[in-house]
Amino acid sequence: MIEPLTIPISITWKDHHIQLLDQRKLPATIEYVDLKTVDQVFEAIVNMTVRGAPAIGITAAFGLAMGAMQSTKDQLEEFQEEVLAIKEKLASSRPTAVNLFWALDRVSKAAESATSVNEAKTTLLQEAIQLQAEDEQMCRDIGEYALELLNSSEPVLTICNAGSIATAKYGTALAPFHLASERGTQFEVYACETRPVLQGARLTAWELQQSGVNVTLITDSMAAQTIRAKGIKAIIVGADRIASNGDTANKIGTFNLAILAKEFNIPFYVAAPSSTFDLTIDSGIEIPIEERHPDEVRKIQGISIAPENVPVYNPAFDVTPADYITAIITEKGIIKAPYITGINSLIS
Ligand SMILES: CSC[C@@H](O)[C@@H](O)C(=O)COP(=O)(O)O
Repeated sequence: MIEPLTIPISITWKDHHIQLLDQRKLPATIEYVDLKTVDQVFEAIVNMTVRGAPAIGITAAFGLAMGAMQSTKDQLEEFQEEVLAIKEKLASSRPTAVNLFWALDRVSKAAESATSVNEAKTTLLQEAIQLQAEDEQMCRDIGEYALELLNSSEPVLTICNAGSIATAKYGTALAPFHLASERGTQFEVYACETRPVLQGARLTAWELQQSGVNVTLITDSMAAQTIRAKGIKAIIVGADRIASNGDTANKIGTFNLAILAKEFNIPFYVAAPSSTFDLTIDSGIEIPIEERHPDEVRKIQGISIAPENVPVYNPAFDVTPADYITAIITEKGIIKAPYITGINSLIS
């Protein structure tokens, strides 16, 4: 029997404001925060109350619509200037995940041809609601394609949280596990803890347990030993931005896993919706890599684990060159090398 996925929804539009599942508090507490101003939306993306490329995009889309609805301008031109300023503010929250810019562009473009302020406000909100609904469907479709490549009797490794709470629902890299679970089949999944912010330990381990998936947590440095000792047969990860040539930015540590996959001769899959492709850039060199606060490395959950002022390098993402990627799984189908050709025909 098919049991629908029971993971909490991370982003909910509540008529006039946004409600977010507070991902910073998981797994200890399931708590929601209400965002009623554009500044609060900006902060929630920066401080990772909401995180994960598609979820950031959806939140920003609702943030733009909410800010526009709160506008008191009655002249269309002045209103549009205000919308542009809100868009620029939200776009400056995090630099790497292209879904943020894609979502803001899509929602603002939809309202460009509006002939009145009221029509523009309605269109902005409708587009944000539509974008969220489409993301859920895209994630389901990604999950179905991923199930064509993965075998539920073989252990799989993942990093970070490319799961339901990082999207509208189901996730990207975790979608096949949730779909299989709904159908009564449990995958065996190894989750890297994903230092420094621990999305793997706090979010993926929790999310997969909620869904009944057979998940085991490891620290990031245990990946090679786990692949050998536990017979990992595939690695699957999400993405924050994929360049035209297939180079893929994802959570820091992803490239390490791709190198291991090559060494152990196992497939390395990237799962992402078309909103994660950036066809304006040729290769991964052009992807901006976010560097976050040093205290994320000096501390774990607020507790110091290093000298207070030790210098830190804290890139939040790395770029895996396309040659290391066995296939990119999208909602439109599975893309294999040569990526330029596949991406152009399927995504653009
Ligand atoms: C479906 S989420 C895909 C990616 O956004 C995910 O793998 C990731 O790297 C998230 O990074 P985060 O810094 O937690 O936003």
